[in-house]
Amino acid sequence: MSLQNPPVNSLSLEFLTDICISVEKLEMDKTCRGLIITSSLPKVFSAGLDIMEMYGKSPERCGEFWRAVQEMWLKLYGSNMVTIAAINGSSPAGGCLMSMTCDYRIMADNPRYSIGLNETQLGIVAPFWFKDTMTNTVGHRTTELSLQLGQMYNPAEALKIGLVDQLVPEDQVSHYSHTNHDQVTTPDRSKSMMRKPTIDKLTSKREADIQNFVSFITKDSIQKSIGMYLEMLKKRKR
Ligand SMILES: CCCCCCCCCCCC/C=C/CC(=O)SCCNC(=O)CCNC(=O)[C@H](O)C(C)(C)COP(=O)(O)OP(=O)(O)OC[C@H]1O[C@@H](n2cnc3c(N)ncnc32)[C@H](O)[C@@H]1OP(=O)(O)O
Repeated sequence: MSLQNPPVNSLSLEFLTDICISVEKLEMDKTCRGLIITSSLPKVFSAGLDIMEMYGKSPERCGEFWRAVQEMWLKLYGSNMVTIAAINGSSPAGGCLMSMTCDYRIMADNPRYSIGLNETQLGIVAPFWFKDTMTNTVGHRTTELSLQLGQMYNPAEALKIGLVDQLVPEDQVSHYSHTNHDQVTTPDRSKSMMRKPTIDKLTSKREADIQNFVSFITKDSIQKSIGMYLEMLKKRKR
């Protein structure tokens, strides 16, 4: 599955819906045992959630958006396929979350790229299931430090903390993700045994999580932080 939503593969409601439909189709295809997620765009795996979906939108629309984010996570984290993230560019926040849902992460060894949960930098708090996914990937203490600082990691740092499993030359990410994943076997009961408690936690709190998100994101102070962050993103470009 090659992500293609220019300019930066931000996860809008529409794009999330497309991703969910694609994953569902592959999941039902009995001939398909594995899924490699990568990006068709240069330099960016995914810029994470589309910030415009969280800025100036109605509570109803925000709720619909959040349900789609949850659905993407539930489908990928609970997938019965072998899943590999071929991270061929930067992958902040929701992009990092998406790659952490996979069984194995291969990243391009380019120091200009970064990956991590940077929500704190936007003045927002990473939801509990983002935190749980990271804890399951890199452990409690690293997650605590990482979330408090909104830390982004270059590929070498990400490998060191176990956020990615393998670094490869940039032009070989696709090759390695198709051929070099001996470490990942066909998902069996162990995958669901390890992930089920985390999945059940969100499933049982899904509606409350949507309500929390909507009331948090529509607060004036949070809208102001997001607006300032958007300005910063645009200025940084000039
Ligand atoms: C205590 C109470 C608890 C209650 C709990 C409730 C829970 C609520 C919590 C809410 C949590 C919400 C979770 C959010 C997770 C996210 O994913 S937020 C998104 C975070 N993403 C980012 O910060 C990425 C920002 N982007 C970048 O760093 C860079 O763009 C890039 C490294 C990805 C790519 O760089 P480059 O190639 O140089 O492109 P740019 O010129 O920067 O960007 C091009 C273009 O795209 C726009 N853009 C970039 N990212 C996004 C995005 N995520 N969404 C929308 N748009 C984006 C950027 O502004 C440029 O636009 P223009 O061309 O200037 O118009």
